[in-house]
Amino acid sequence: MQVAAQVDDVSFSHSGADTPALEHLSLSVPAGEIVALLGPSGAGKTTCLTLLDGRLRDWQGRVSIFGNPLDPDCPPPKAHRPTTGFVFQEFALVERATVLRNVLNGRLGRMSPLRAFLGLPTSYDLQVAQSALGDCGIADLARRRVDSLSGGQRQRVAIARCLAQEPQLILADEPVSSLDPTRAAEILTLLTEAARARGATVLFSSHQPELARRFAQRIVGMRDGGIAFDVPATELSDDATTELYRGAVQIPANGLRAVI
Ligand SMILES: Nc1ncnc2c1ncn2[C@@H]1O[C@H](COP(=O)(O)OP(=O)(O)OP(=O)(O)O)[C@@H](O)[C@H]1O
Repeated sequence: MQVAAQVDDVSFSHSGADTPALEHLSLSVPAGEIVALLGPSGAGKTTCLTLLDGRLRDWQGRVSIFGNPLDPDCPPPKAHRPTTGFVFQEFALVERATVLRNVLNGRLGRMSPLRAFLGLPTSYDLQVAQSALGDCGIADLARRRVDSLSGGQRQRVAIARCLAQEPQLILADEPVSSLDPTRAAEILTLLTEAARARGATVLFSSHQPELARRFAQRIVGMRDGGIAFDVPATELSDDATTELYRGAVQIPANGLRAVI
C-alpha cells in the first residue's frame, strides 16, 4: 500500500506563539484515501495542512509525501512541488485575471521555466486546464474575470486550478466554509469525485461534521495540536464530535488512538 502522507511525531510552534500549534502529531494517509480533519478553532488543522504542503519551517519530527522526506529547513525540491496541490480557504486567485488564466496558473510548476516566465501554455497545458474547468462545471466561465464571480464560482475556480496542477495529494483548507449548505455539498462532491477519477488523495479541513461524514472515508479529530480520534467516517458518533468541540476528548499519548 502506497502512503501519500506520513507524519511522525511532529511538533511545531509558530514564532511568537505561547503554545505549540502541533504537538507530537503522527498521521499516516494511504494513497487514494479521502480524509477530513475536524476540530475547534486553533486545533492545528491549517498548520497540519501547511506542513504537508511543505510551507512550514523549523518543525521537529519526520514527514514524507509519497516517500519523499520533507526538510524542516527548506521548501521541497521544485520537481516534487506539483505533487501536492492546495485549495485555500480564501481562494487566493488573481482577481483581475480570467478564470482560464487562473486555472493555467496551476500548470506553472509543470511548465519549463521559460514558458512559465512568459505565461505560454502548451496545447497539453490548455487541454488539462479545459478538463479541470469542465470537471468543476465552469467551462462556460473561462473568459470571465474572477472579480465578477460569486463565492461558489470562485471556489470552483480555485479547485480547477488545483486539479490543473495534476496533484497526487490535494490539501483543502475549509474549502466550503463560506458557502451555503447546498453549494457546500456541490463543491465537496466535485472535489471528491474529481480526486477519485484521478486517483488522488484528499485531506480537507472542516467545521461541519455532517459534511465530513458524507464526503470523507476517514475522520481525524484534532485538538490542541494533536489527534483526539481517528476513525472511519461510518463510525464517527455525534457524541464524539460534540465532545471534540467541547474540549472533553483527551489527547492520547503519542502513537495511541482514542477509543470512541
Ligand atoms: N501565523 C501565526 N502566528 C502565531 N500563531 C499562529 C499562527 N497561525 C496559527 N497560529 C496558532 O497556532 C494554533 C493552530 O492554529 P491553526 O490555524 O492551525 O488552527 P485551525 O484548527 O486551522 O483553526 P481554524 O479552524 O480556526 O482555522 C492556534 O493556537 C493559532 O493561534
